[in-house]
Amino acid sequence: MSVTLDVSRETKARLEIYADLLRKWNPKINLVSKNTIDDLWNRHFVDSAQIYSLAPHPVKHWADLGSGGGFPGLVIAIMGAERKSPKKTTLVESDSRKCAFLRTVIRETGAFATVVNERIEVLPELSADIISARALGSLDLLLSFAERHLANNGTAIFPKGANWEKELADARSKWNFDYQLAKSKTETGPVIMKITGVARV
Ligand SMILES: C[S@@+](CC[C@H](N)C(=O)[O-])C[C@H]1O[C@@H](n2cnc3c(N)ncnc32)[C@H](O)[C@@H]1O
Repeated sequence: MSVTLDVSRETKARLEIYADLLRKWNPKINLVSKNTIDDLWNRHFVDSAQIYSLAPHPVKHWADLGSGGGFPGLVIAIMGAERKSPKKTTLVESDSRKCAFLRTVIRETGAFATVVNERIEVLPELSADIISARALGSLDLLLSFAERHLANNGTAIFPKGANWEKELADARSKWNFDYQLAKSKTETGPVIMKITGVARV
């Protein structure tokens, strides 16, 4: 499935600089699975862009947890420059080599994002309006991060794989929250969960 992105020429050019850097760095620090390199655009860029589209814009502060090679957070920061939403993006990543990569892309593209080389659990509360996290952990774990780092009335956006129904049932026994589901545009089976009102049961 190939999906085109509705972004300006400038944004597309920045995303292409990002993709070139990713191809260059990936063999050394494994930012994304090498099986996905031939389909980089769909598997990572379009996949991240759909998360951007689901947010209630305008967004002041967007925090992406466990950013790795920058998905979805760095794509969101680059797309956001056009609409000034989010105004501020924070990328949290514990691996310092991946942080060096993220900072290089930020410098080369002029993206407006801050990299925090720290573990999510020990970070002071971020009070973000949106929290995203892709491929970071179970919904239960992600909700504990959301509880800590979301501002009041904030929204968490989590893409989830084919096992999402079981994760949802497990999380329901520990957490109260409201959610909406969107189907992934890039794969059949996965969904994107949009979650508000996170509180422990
Ligand atoms: C499987 S990768 C996913 C990366 C990216 N979100 C993606 O979808 O391509 C998970 C990333 O989260 C980082 N990570 C895992 N646990 C973390 C924690 N507790 N605090 C900060 N970063 C963490 C890892 O270093 C890794 O880069």
